[in-house]
Amino acid sequence: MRISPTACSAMRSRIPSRKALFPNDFHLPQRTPSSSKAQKPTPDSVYEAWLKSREMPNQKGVYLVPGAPRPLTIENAHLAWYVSQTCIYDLFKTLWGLHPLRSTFMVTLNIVRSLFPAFRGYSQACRVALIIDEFQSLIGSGSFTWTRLLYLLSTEILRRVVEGFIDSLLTTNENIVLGSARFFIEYKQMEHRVRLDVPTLADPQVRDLLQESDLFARSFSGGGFGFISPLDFINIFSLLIEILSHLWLILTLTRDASCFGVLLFSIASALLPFFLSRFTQSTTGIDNPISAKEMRAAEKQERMRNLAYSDIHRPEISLFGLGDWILNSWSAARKIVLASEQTVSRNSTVHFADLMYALQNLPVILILQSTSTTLGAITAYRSSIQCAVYAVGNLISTTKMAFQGLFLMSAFSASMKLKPKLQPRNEDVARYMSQPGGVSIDVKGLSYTYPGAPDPALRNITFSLQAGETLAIVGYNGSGKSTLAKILLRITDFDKGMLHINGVDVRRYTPQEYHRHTSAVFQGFSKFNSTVRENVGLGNVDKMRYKPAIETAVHLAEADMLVESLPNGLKTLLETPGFENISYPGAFGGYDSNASQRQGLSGGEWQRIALARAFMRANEPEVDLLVFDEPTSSLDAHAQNQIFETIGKISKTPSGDRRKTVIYITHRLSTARRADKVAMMDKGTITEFGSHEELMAKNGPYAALYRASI
Ligand SMILES: Nc1ncnc2c1ncn2[C@@H]1O[C@H](COP(=O)(O)OP(=O)(O)OP(=O)(O)O)[C@@H](O)[C@H]1O
Repeated sequence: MRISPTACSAMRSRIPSRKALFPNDFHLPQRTPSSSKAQKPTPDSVYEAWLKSREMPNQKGVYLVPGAPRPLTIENAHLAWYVSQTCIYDLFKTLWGLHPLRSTFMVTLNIVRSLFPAFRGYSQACRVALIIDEFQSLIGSGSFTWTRLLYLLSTEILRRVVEGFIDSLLTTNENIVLGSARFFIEYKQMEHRVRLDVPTLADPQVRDLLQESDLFARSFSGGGFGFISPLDFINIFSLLIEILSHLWLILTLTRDASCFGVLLFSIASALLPFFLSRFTQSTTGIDNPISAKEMRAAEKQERMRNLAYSDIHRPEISLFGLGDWILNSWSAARKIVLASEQTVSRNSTVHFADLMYALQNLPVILILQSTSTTLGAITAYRSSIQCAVYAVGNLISTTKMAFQGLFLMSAFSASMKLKPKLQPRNEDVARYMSQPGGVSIDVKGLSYTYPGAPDPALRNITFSLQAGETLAIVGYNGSGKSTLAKILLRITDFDKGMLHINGVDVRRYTPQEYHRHTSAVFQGFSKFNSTVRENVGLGNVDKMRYKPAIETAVHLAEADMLVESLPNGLKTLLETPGFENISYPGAFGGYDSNASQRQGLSGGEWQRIALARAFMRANEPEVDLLVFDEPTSSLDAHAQNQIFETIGKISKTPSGDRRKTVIYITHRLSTARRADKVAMMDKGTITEFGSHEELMAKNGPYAALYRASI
């Protein structure tokens, strides 16, 4: 007599497990009723609503970890309402616009299907009741009609076939609509992510926002719309209709007082386990805050796992014999995490629920004995009550998920509105105008402190460089050379002072346009997990497929011999230190089958590849500024001289006129004397500036460093 819960609602399968989407490494604030009662003003933006929802009560500036469920407080309900008003309509409209006809079909069929349970419940209940009654009359009196029984059975089978067909039609249509929605959301994420700049991504709140936005986007990959979606709202609507229809069915079948008795007893016995499970969950379940110890263990477990799978750390793991330490640390942390998961999953109400289900049969037997009601009618009655109770349970869990999902959706919406910090306002944008000889640079009183750092990395930097001049930046470790280079390249912003490029405030150029006129090799340059050709060609993607351009860049970087010695020349796949071929077993098919064909390179060889990438673009006429941060630190003396010769050649026209401004950072002071100007840096500021000869004549720190280095 007990109905399978899966038969009660087809929608349940689309509701993803809450635990699967919210990671375990979160902590919840203690509930403080007094604070939740306080009336808070409406937030000004979706971002503000998202941020407020993460703030721990009574702990200003302390936030929940990304992905943590928000506690159900009045303030959060208020924020959820604000978010739903601000985001849902726009998102729905956009997603609907991807496939208007299919979406309309999907929504309409879902609404129609939401009426099914009632219709199905009614017809099924009546039909099953009649079938049971036929059997009952066979057992009771021996008089029953085969034709009638066959008719009832065949119509029931037909109904199921039609329903199955409609379901498969719906699923196919839904898969197409959801596939497009998934692609659209992921595309938007990617599009936005690649445009964000370094200062924006350095903000911890932005990083959390993007992490929650990722969770929202990833929830679309679960085979449904994910955590919250227009379809989830249809689910809620469908469940409401389903509940109403079952109530209607129950009312039409309630004929006398004895039925009322069964009704009340069944509802009470069906709801009791549900409330008990809610009650136990609130003390031991997933809503319970995870302790600081468990959080630390979860974090440590992941850190140790990453170390165990890491290729880049392998030499030191072997050398220092870290294997046992990793294993012991991981297993200790893992045990804590597993223990906390077991506490969460333990459900003491299961057996009790089974007992209650069994108890529900008691009044049914009593009523059968004391009234003329048939077994079939009582079966139908019981079915409806159980379905209604089940639908109420689903409604509550869907609404709870929708509540949490709204905040992930707000993260997605807010992240779409993130503006890269280096991007000037439209009204401030200045067009970059090239000038003969390269860029002219004017820096005055420039200072910069890294976010969260106690001391400034740059202090009161002032210097000027004329178009086409070459500047060597030298100085002690940590004196700010690379930071200055990144600011000049507009990778990093600055806090105080001014930086004019070609007489215009650099903040008025869009970084995209400014970068088109620059080329660089960074100290920690990228080693792409790809072929030599791609590693070089990425310096100028427009010419990546143009082999002569790649070959010229390789030649300028003195890397011809290197490429010739590789097994597949330009097509050789390079083994990238730090690129983990195997992250987790099973990921990406387990392992990279090309890994065995990959070619490792020495530090100096990688440096030549990075130089070739910079030369790929440096040679272009529109490039006016070349910045090299220790470009030859790993090269031998001969190669170093060749590279500086090349830089010299590139920066001049064939007739010897200057055409590009060059800045390089170097610890090899013999190369500094090649430059027109030298900037000596110490403790974040320029202590000496002038030509090599001028600084030597001053006999200051530069002269001392120079003499010490030769
Ligand atoms: N991302 C960062 N966050 C915080 N501080 C940083 C960051 N990067 C660099 N710093 C600090 O800024 C200062 C200047 O660093 P920078 O890398 O510019 O020095 P450098 O002169 O290039 O050093 P080196 O000669 O060793 O390459 C250092 O004190 C460093 O610790």
